[in-house]
Amino acid sequence: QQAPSGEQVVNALEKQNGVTVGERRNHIVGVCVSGSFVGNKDAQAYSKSPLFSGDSIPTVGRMSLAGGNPKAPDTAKSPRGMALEFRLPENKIHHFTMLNVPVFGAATPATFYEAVLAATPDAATGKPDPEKIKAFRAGHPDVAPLGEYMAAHNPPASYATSDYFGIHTFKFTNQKNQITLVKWQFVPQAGVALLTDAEMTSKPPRFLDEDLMARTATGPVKWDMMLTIGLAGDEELNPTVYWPKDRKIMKAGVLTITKAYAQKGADCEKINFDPLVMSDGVAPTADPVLNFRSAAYASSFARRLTNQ
Ligand code: HEM
Repeated sequence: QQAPSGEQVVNALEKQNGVTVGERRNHIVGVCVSGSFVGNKDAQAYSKSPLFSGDSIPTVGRMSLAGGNPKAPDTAKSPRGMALEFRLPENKIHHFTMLNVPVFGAATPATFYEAVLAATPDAATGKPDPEKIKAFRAGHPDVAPLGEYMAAHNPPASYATSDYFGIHTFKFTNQKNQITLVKWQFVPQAGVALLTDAEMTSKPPRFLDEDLMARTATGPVKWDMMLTIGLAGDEELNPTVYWPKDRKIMKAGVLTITKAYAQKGADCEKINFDPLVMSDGVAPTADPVLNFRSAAYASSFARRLTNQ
């Protein structure tokens, strides 16, 4: 399988979903949020990043529906996104761009690309060809772990009642230059609540943004950042693989969202939440999906900024 370019993947997303001028080619539906993050100093044992200084870090973010279809309903059985930009001292920034699923649906950019091609509506019928989708799945066993997770979990009842996962493995470096493999997850203090099967059909097509605006109007919405400490040899290249369940988990901080507001013209709209934007003390692994994301996001960002 030859790796596609970022431009090719964004072209394919445009073919699948059409183009909405000035908007994201993936995760098109979303809402801005702002608040702060306070890291747990105990995490400094693993990372020298200013994220874990213990000081309050101003944070701008965006909650979203996966996919490039502007009409996809808030009940769609697709992942939800949480993108965060931490505004660190000395004008440094750090991004976490996460989904509400623990594994990704592709071990390589090629699988993602072929998934988009297979799901693209056929010119004759206006619908994706089920045979193509079947053939794609049969040829790409790496889509199965996410498929199984999605089949077992309805979408969240609220952005505030969902957990969000970093999915990829990252490398933390501490002051002594010791490197540790980690994964992280944001766990809602409100508890996880998913839509019931009945709500999946009874809910209006848009409720997630208003729900978060209403919740934050009455008080802050919080998540605990939980850090999983890996061991040498734990999977670091393939984001479709779960780590063993017995790894040490520690609380690495608290995210507090105090405001949710429409994205049009607001601060989160013009941010490219490139997941490779990181502070010293956190680094990417060689996971090909993680590294590919930068090129795809840059292509989508360039198009929407230039009113394409
Ligand atoms: C080959 C894999 C992937 C491709 C090609 C891809 C592509 C994209 C693109 C083109 C955007 C829109 C960027 C923009 O216009 O600013 C986007 C947004 C997003 N992606 Fe990915 N993505 C991939 C994997 C992932 C993974 C593994 C995660 C989570 C761990 C993720 C989470 C998100 C989120 C949360 C957003 C919305 C960011 C925002 O609100 O601006 N994506 N993706």
